[in-house]
Order: sequence, then structure tokens, then C-alpha cells
Amino acid sequence: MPSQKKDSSEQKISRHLDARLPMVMYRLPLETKVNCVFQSNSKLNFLDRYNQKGFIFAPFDTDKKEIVLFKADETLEYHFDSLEVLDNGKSFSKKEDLDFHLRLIEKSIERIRDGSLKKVIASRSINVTCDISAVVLFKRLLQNYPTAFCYLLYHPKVGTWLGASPELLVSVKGLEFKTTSLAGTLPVNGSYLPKWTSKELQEQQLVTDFIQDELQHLALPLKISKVENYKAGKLWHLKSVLTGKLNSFEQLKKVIEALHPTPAVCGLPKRNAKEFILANENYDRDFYTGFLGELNMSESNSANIFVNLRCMKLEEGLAKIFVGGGITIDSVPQNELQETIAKSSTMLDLL
Ligand SMILES: C=C(O[C@@H]1C=C(C(=O)O)C=C[C@H]1O)C(=O)O
Repeated sequence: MPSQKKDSSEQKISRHLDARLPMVMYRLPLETKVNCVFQSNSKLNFLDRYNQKGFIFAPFDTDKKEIVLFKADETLEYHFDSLEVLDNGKSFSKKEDLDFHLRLIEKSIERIRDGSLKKVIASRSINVTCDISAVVLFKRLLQNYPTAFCYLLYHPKVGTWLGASPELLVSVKGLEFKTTSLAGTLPVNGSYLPKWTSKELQEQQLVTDFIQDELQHLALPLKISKVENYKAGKLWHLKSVLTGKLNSFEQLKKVIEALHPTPAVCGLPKRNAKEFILANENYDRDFYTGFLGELNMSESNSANIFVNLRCMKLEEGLAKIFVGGGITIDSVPQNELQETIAKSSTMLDLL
């Protein structure tokens, strides 16, 4: 793109951030176009109808906190040039409680053994010192994760969040909709394909079955693809794509309410898993494992909503990174702990 246009985009973004006004920058998977949404006042708006236009940001616990809507008072697009050199020096210090997380995993397995849960996602937060600007971190995200949904958002009443999500919650175009079942994690090992065990295959199947059950109540003719390997940064996941047709765009609300939080980020049965998470994790998930994305931005009756994973919240001199993993009857605690360490590298590699 002509550098003059890019400079003016960057100036606009800096001016908006300096004025402490709400804004979002995001790039859809495999695209180079970066979309910017600027809200012209600092009001905290909440979503009431899914036919509104803007960018939505939902917490994990939608019973306690509402879904934030960034209004698109002004929008701007530019193309990210991946040849920008964005070196990082890697100097940070990390604070995390690995023992607590190991105990949480063990407790999760106990609950699964006693029959009150079938699957639960145990997660944790890691505090890392960070004095890099949010915009620079966002550029590194764009450069490192071309296949992810990358975003940076700021709202004076919500904070600064950024992430590279591998997981589509739901996309709609006209009445056609798509969702994904993503679960099971193994580290990428050179050019070798992942060797899945029954643990990962089963935990991903639980997610697919849940989506199928939930969406059947909405009378959607659902097509389910074969399970495939899906690479997200340095991790492999198992993924199926589920597609169907809505009766009307208004059904999107019901679809999202039926799906969120899926057993990829919460567990089964949904209510017991959520209660277990809220009672036993030692931090507030806030917007991690919530969902976010564009609503009616490119055309009417369209949406591209992702699960808020591989993300962090920036605070004064600090990055809070959030990571979790699915625990099932076959989980080995040390392996599950290692999985969260591997997942944390998606954000740590930027610092
Ligand atoms: C919960 C996270 O990831 C989710 C859990 C996965 C798993 O348990 O294998 C895989 C992908 C995501 O659905 C996370 O990245 O924090």
C-alpha cells in the first residue's frame, strides 16, 4: 500500500488512542486487510440486538457481565505488510503459580471420576512485565499468526486486550452459518504430523456432539466435516467445521447463546463445569474464553465471531496472559500443565 496512506492510518490510530477513545483493530484469518473501528465517545455500550453494527466483546460469564458493543462511528482499512521488521529483544519477568494449577487439574480429574463432570477446562493467568506499546505488539501478532483472528482493542472502561484466536465461534453470511469444534492440543514437532491419542480424539468429539445437540434444537440442517489437523502457531489442534442455514438472522442470538461457552472452553455438563470454574480457578477470566468479532460490518446480515483465546490484557507495565486446557478422565496432570505452558508461548513470543 502507498506509505502515505499507511502513515495517515497510523496517525489516526495514535490520535484516537491518545484521546483515550474506544477502538478496535482486527484482521480476519488469512487476510492482509486490517479493519479499524473507531467509537467517537467513551461511552460503554452494550449489545441488545444482533442486528446492530459494530464490534462485540463478550465476557466468559455472560450471566454476570454484559456484552460490550464498540460502535463503528468511523472505520478505516489498511493492508499490513508482513515485511515490516519487528524485532523483539525478549526481556521480561514472569509470575505464575504452577503448583496451584497442578492442584486445579488434579481436582478437576477427581470431579470427573466422581461423575459430576465429564470435561472441564482448567485455566490460569500469567503476569509478565511488559513495556512494549500495544500497537507494536499488535503488529507482531499480525506478522506471527497469519491464520489467526488477530485483534487489539481498547476501551477506557474495559482496558486493552489483544490476541490471536484460532477458534471461530460462528460466522454468518446471509443465512448461511458456520461454526467449528476445536479441541485437543499437541506441540508442532518439525514436519511430523501430530500423533493423537484417544484422549484428544474424545475431547474434540465431546465438543462436536455438544454443538450438534444444541443446534438441533434450533432445527438447523447441520453438516459436519471430517476431523482434520489444524495448526495454530506452534500447536496442533483437532478441528471439525459445522455448517447450516438459519431461518432468519435473528436466530444468531439463539445460536450464540446455545453455544457459548462451548465445551472447548468451559466443559460438560455446561452448568456444572461453569460453577466448578468460577469456584475453583484463582483468578477472574474476565473476557478470556468469551467471544468477540464483527457484526454487520461488511454487509448486512453478516457476522464473524471468534472465541477469545491466546490473548492477553495489558495493564500499566504488565501483560496478563490467559491459558487453559481441557481436562478429561484420561488426563495426565503433568501433561496438562505442559500444555498450558506451550499455549502461553503464543503470547510470550511477542514480548
Ligand atoms: C482454552 C484454550 O484452548 C482451547 C482448549 C483446547 C484443548 O483443551 O486442547 C484446544 C483449543 C481451544 O479450544 C486456551 O488456549 O487457553
